[in-house]
Amino acid sequence: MSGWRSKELRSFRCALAGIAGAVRSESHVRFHLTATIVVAAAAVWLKATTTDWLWITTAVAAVWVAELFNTALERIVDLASPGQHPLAKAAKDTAAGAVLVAALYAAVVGAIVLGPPLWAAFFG
Ligand SMILES: Nc1ncnc2c1ncn2[C@@H]1O[C@H](COP(=O)(O)OP(=O)(O)OP(=O)(O)O)[C@@H](O)[C@H]1O
Repeated sequence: MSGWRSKELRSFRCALAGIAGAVRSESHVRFHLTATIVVAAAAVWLKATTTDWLWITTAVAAVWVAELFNTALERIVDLASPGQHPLAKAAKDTAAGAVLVAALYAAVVGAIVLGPPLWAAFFG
């Protein structure tokens, strides 16, 4: 394998290891993994359209990106500031706020895209 390819492969493996590590160590990330599987299963069951899938995958990706950055930031803060510090608190709370914004966006997208067909499937 050429040097370029093996370097790319190593970077890809490191990225996957980062995601796997976050899933193993963070209960919030495991909750997002479960939610992702449930939402994907519901979208398949409800025969979501291409546009529906675009909204759903955008919302799911937003939550994952925010949560993974939040996890990375928590680790950097713990490394840089093992003791209590107001700036460490502000950094962690702000990153947690980013996850909250992404999660609220995902909830709104889920309610708009999957809400009506779910309602019809159960009560229609
Ligand atoms: N070094 C610190 N200095 C001051 N406050 C901190 C510090 N570390 C954490 N905190 C406060 O405690 C809260 C919880 O921190 P913690 O590191 O347990 O993160 P978390 O959001 O509970 O994530 P997780 O449980 O996934 O590690 C932070 O949001 C912050 O308000």
